[in-house]
Amino acid sequence: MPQAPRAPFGEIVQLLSVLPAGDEAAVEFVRARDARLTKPRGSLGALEGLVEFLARWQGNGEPTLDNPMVAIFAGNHGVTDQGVSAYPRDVTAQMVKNFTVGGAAISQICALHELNLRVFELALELPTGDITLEPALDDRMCAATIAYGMEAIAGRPDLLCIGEMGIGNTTIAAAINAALYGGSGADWVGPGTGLDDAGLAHKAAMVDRALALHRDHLVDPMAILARLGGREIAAMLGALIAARHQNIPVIVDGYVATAAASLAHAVNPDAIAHCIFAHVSGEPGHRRALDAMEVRPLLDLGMRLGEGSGAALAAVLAKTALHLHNRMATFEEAAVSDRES
Ligand SMILES: O=C(O)c1ccc[n+]([C@@H]2O[C@H](COP(=O)([O-])O)[C@@H](O)[C@H]2O)c1
Ligand SMILES: Cc1cc2nc[nH]c2cc1C
Repeated sequence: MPQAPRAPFGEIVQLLSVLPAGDEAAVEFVRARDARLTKPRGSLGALEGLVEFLARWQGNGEPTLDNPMVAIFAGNHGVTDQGVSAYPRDVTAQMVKNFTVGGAAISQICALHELNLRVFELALELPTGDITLEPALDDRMCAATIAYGMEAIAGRPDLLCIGEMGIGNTTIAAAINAALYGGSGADWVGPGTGLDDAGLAHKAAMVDRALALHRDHLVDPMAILARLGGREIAAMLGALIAARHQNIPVIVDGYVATAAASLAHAVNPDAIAHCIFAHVSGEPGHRRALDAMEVRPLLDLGMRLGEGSGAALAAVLAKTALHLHNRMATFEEAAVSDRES
């Protein structure tokens, strides 16, 4: 996609373009220990890859998971005026409260598995513009929201799980995907929180209306984000960029969080190398978006909740993988005979 880093996005595009590489020496260090653990080589499959992933992107042959964080970015969307969700817009703020008092699925996953949960509210009282009628955000607000998302890692997590909450945002993710990858609304919409067939057809028509309205302006990934937007999607993009520059591996949640990664990927495919895609959501467009980036999801559990729930479960697997890597005995320690060649 042609790059046109217009004024407020210049630094952001620069940060997406000049990226630190992964630490292959750290990966070799992990592999050397893995080869000595009391198991046939490779027998922990993707769990071994998770430890290598942590080492590569933390830049540490002895990776840690002492401070893993699930960050939920919450935003509201003007397009909900068009009746594109099964739930009212107020649910965004109500669920934010539920996250913090412990009643949400993500709250309990985090409590059970000792993951830090932080919620970043993005002007919930100020929904973005209705994309069927106007731009979601102006360029300056969009760039400022990306910058705000970069601050999410201020607590220096050693793993960042990215999730979101925002009634209407599966419509926004569908519009972004159509703008990035082509196709019409019907190719990218799904039931979201639970639309019936008639609701789905209407949602596709609303995406098509937005694409037609903004057609001449969807010239690069940052323009696509500003026009079709979502404050939480902008902030997730910022968090993902900052994490790369601060040696923090990222786990991306579902359909909506993946749209933020797709925007980064559209600027520079290498910009998502430090990301694992936790799962393939039940939202049908998610698999297509992952395929478009040629990335494979870790899990396929039929989940379509959002709020970081899939990413948190992937983090649980990463914690397990690292625990095994650190605590299993070597062949020597356990007096188990190693392979003959
Ligand atoms: O990320 C996903 O895979 C996903 C799939 C379906 C729904 N959601 C969540 O549901 C909300 C958006 O759904 P909707 O129907 O209001 O567009 C938002 O809060 C998302 O976190 C999330
Ligand atoms: C209740 C509810 C919880 C959610 N969590 C993430 N998105 C959500 C959407 C709804 C409607």
